[in-house]
Amino acid sequence: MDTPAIRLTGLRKSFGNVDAVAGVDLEIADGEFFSMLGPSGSGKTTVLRLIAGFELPTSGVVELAGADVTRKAPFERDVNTVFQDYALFPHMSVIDNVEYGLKIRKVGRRERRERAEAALATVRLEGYAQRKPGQLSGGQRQRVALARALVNRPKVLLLDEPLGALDLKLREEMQLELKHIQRQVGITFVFVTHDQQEALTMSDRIAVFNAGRIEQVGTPAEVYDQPGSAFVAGFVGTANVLRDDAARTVLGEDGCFAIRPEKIALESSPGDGSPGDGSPGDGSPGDGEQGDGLPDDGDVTATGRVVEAVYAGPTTRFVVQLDAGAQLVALRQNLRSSSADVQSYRDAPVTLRWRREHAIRLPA
Ligand SMILES: Nc1ncnc2c1ncn2[C@@H]1O[C@H](COP(=O)(O)OP(=O)(O)OP(=O)(O)O)[C@@H](O)[C@H]1O
Repeated sequence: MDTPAIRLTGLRKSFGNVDAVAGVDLEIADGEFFSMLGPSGSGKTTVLRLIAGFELPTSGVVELAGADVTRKAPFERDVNTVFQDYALFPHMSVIDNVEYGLKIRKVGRRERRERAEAALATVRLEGYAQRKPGQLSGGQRQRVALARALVNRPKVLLLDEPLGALDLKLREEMQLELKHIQRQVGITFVFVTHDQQEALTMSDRIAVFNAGRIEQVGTPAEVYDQPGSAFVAGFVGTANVLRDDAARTVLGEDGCFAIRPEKIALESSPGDGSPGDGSPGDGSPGDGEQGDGLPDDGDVTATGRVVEAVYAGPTTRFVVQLDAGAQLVALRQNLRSSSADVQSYRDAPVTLRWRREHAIRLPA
């Protein structure tokens, strides 16, 4: 990596006896969309505040573009922060809100206006310059907050759960838009979220936080397909974790393994009263919705009974009690079946099948 936009070395922050950040080493490249993902209280916001300079670390070093800024005040750092609550001035118009930072920095009136208008165009709010924040929707307010940060042309933009206050639909729209804007402006984005789907959708790389430490850093595909720990496997997406006796009986191997529900095909056990007649399109397992094209060689199979079948529109989630003891969750795409088919699976005997390499070995 060239000189990283951000380098954190041995970063620690304690509040009394709480170790909010318990030793973080991290490099974020210039122009990256980098997400910090983790459960509530895992230290993500504190790391962001340490980068911004709102907190001083108990120990460790914060570097921006190769310069040690650990002891520098927030305004001496080339970063801007966008908060979840937007922090807009309610009595000021949209354009005045966006210009505010430039005014403080004594940028001339004309340049101020030009840059603020350009920033509003970037977030697609050209027609809203004279409105007050109270006359905007949540998503529009979020965009004003973004424009207000972008207008300063910072090297790094820190975003603390910026979409947290939006409803799901708007949130998904803004995810795509934020990613688009980041590509367009080429600024390094550091994005804090506890929403794994959001992190997977938007990021070049993700750091998964747990109890003040980073458990894993990687691209979305790396973190999802090769989780480095049971925690990561369980937090990023859903995972079946098999360990000890369960791993031995089901997989015939010692150790700890994760299998993603969507990697498990569900097939009916023939001639035992299982649902569907196996004819194509009846929605029954084995009708090719999942699992066809899988060679039998190298597959692992396990028999059991469906204890729960939950129809969720595009997918159905099955919980299967294996004869060998463990429970596994399998996720099926509803290519042809409907909710009516799903009912017939309750308590039905089934065979689960997955490729051996989809049981990912985790560190013990
Ligand atoms: N100013 C503070 N004083 C005392 N404890 C704090 C302070 N700020 C954070 N903490 C504690 O540090 C830990 C990490 O908090 P932090 O806000 O960084 O977590 P987070 O991962 O961002 O969580 P969330 O997703 O809920 O915002 C928590 O246990 C929190 O209670």
